[in-house]
Amino acid sequence: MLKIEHLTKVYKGGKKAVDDLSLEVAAGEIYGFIGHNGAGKTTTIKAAVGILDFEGGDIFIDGHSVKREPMACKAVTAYIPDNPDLYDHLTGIQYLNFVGDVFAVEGGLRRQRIAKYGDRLELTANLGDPISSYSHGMKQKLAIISALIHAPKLLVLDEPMVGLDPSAAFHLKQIMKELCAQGSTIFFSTHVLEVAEKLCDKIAIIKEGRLVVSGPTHEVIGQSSLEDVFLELIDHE
Ligand SMILES: Nc1ncnc2c1ncn2[C@@H]1O[C@H](COP(=O)(O)OP(=O)(O)OP(=O)(O)O)[C@@H](O)[C@H]1O
Repeated sequence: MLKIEHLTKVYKGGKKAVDDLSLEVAAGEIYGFIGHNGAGKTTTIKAAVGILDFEGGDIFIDGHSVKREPMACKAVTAYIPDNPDLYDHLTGIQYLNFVGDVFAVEGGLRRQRIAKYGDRLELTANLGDPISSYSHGMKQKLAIISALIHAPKLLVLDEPMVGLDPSAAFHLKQIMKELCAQGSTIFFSTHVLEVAEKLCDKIAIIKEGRLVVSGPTHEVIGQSSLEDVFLELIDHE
C-alpha cells in the first residue's frame, strides 16, 4: 500500500535528512516509524504524503507514484501532522465540512462519521466553536476527525499521541486498530515505544536518515523490549 524506494532527501544547505531509505507497508498493517530527534521521520512522512519534494528514489501509494501521480495518491491518503495548522477563523464543523467537500464525501455519510468520531474523541460539543479557541489537543482531535472523514486507504500520522489526553489517546489507538481490521493501512511515527510495541504489526527504526532495522514487531523485539532494542541499536549502530 505504501512503498518507499531508496528515498533520499537533501535540504537546501546540504543537510542529508534521509539517505537511501526503503520500506514497505502492506495493506491492513499498522506500521510504526521510530527514531531519535532529527532522525528523518517527519521528512520521510512529508515526502510520502506529497508535501515535500525529494531528490532520490520514489514513493508509491496504492501503486501510484507520489511524484508522477500525486492526485491519485492524495485521493486515498490522509495525513495528520505533528502540529496541525488548521484554518483558525473557521469553526470545527465548518472545517470538517470543508474537508468533506474537498474529498466529495456524501452528506449522510459525512454526518455519520463526524458524529461517530466526534463523540469518541469528545469534541462534538465544541464543533460549533472557532478553531482559534481550541487547545492544542482539541486541534489534534479535529485533525484526526478530518482525516477519517473520507475513510482513507492510507492514514499517515506524525506523532499522533502528543497533546492528547489519556482518554483520547486510548480511543485513537482503538480507532487505528479498527481501521486496519477494515483494511486501511496506517503508517505513523512515535516516540512512545510502549504504544509502538503494543499497536504495530511492523516497525522500522531509523538513525541519521538511514534504516537501522525493520520487520515484524515480534521479530525486531525478540525476547527483549522495544526500548532495550532501540537503545541498543541507536547507541551501537
Ligand atoms: N526545512 C529544513 N531545512 C533544513 N534542514 C531540515 C529541515 N527540516 C528538517 N531538517 C533537518 O533534517 C533532519 C531530519 O529532521 P526531521 O524533522 O525529519 O526529524 P524527525 O525524526 O522527525 O525528528 P523529531 O523526532 O525531532 O521530530 C534534522 O537534522 C533536521 O534538522
